[in-house]
Amino acid sequence: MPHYRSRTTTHGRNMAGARALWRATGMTDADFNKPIIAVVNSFTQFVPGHVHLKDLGQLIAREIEAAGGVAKEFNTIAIDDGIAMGHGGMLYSLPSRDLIADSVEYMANAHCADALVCLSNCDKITPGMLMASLRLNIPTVFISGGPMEAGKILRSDGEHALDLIDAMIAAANPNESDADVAQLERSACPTCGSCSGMFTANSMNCLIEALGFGLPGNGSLVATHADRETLFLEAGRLIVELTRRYYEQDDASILPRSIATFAAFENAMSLDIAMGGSTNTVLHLLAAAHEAGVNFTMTDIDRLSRQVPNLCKVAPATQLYHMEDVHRAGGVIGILGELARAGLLHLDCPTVHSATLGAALAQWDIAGKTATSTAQQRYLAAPGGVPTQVAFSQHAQWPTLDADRASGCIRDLEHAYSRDGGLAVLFGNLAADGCIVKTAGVDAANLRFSGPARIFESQEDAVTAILTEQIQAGDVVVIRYEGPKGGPGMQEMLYPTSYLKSKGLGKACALITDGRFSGGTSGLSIGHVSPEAAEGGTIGLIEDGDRIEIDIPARRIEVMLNDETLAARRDAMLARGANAWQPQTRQRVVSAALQAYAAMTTSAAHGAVRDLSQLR
Ligand SMILES: CC[C@H](C)C(=O)C(=O)O
Ligand SMILES: [Mg+2]
Repeated sequence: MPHYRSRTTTHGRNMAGARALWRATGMTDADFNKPIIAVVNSFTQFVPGHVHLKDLGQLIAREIEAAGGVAKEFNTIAIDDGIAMGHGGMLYSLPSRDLIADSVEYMANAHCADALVCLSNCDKITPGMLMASLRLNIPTVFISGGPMEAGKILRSDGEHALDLIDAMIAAANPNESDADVAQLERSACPTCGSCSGMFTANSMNCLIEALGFGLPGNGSLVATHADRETLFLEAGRLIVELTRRYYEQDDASILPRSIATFAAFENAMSLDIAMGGSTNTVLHLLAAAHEAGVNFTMTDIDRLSRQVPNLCKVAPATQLYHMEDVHRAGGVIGILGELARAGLLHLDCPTVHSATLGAALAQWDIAGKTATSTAQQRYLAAPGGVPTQVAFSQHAQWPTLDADRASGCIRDLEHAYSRDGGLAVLFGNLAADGCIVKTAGVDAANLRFSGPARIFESQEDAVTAILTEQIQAGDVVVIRYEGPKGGPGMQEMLYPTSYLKSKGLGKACALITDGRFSGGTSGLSIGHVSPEAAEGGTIGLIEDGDRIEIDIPARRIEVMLNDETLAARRDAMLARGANAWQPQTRQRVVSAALQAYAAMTTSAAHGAVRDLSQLR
């Protein structure tokens, strides 16, 4: 029978000092025999996905206490990628994931917490907390802050939904007036919550449901809806139940590593491919699997990408649907239900809320035959259409659910948007360890593409070239030395991909990088090239004018140079000595904090996880 970790500091004469300090936090004699559950909040006023969380940690805490636990809340940092990008701030985004994971480990182990409730939302916070929960392997439940409502704008042909990406693209389009851009800016992000498309934050919060750590609706029920409060209260009660099952009934089946098995990672990746999720999920699932000790790799992702169809299109892959529409169609469970009916899901995986995923589908899949009335009710939660930063502040309901699997938001296998999933892994001499493209956002005419390389050794140089019209239709823009180590920090390239669209080149050019893309990117944008240039990858040897060939159906990406030429270029690079595998002209100040990150990180094909062997 496992001992409560918290007993280390709450029991024994030698811990009188610790108990004195616990008492000063408000604990009483009775509390010292209860589980101590960490409420890991990520409130901040810097991020709309977190601005409404300030008091929600205490909402969960009161529910934990009512269920017989002791709740102790602490906060992690939270970076807003959309504010951090387009300047040096984006260097900090991916490194913040590992900082969040470490900070949860530090707090949970320093104070011997027995369990976690992770209150996350935006891009790096959910993966950082997921990594920590798998590293610590103590009972954990996730609850996210919830998606933002889609923006709405009235045009001559009626009302249109919009989001952050629309404002970014319009701003760089010289044909858009300042007034039009200002109107989009004021309409694109109407409420608290994570940006309303299938961007990274929503992708990860959906994957949390598929992995089995979040309650039904976690990824799709908008932040403003009153029904979301139910999820928070349920999370508070559930974590006490799980904690007792483990420490008092020796039930290890509810531990994170018992839930996040190889099969669960396959389920999560299948969901991501089916819904055209952000490519960042690949990076974060690889990192989470690493923490869990699960051998889940790019090869597994490649295999799944060839099996799983695209069953749900959401912005930016379409402007017809945002997260609120996915919810109306049954949310993550709705997509998982179609994967299950297609025989593409492991139904025996345990979850924190149901004995198996199959049992959860039986109860919550609105397209199934046994969905409960609670499920039907939960997925009717709709956007309120009123700008607000207040959680649970509206009660709007859709008139009906969208259970139309033939032409609605979520499709069944027979009516899939495409038989090929929304993601592909490419290999070739340009990416020996692989690279990623979100095919859900690639125009059918561009599935095969070739053209001359245009080399840039920083995101900002590429942006300048695009905006000053130095890039022509047919070019392959290559941005290198922007990987985890080379950037450092593996910047998201949303600005260059958006500006290609602004210049009318979104379907006429390709963009390849050892950096990554935000979930807002679509088009022929290929990222995560591994090994990255800073680790000696071939992307570091390409020169302007080299012909690049991309063949998504064949899963190939090649620079059309023979082995002798590549070998000669590699020799010339090595002859640079200490200057080898470094950008030659870039002027970038990299802080000591980021240099420390660069010294330990690895390429995207490994999830950009820390590898201390590099320091020995
Ligand atoms: C819209 C872009 C979003 C802010 C992001 O950074 C992501 O999805 O990764
Ligand atoms: Mg992002």
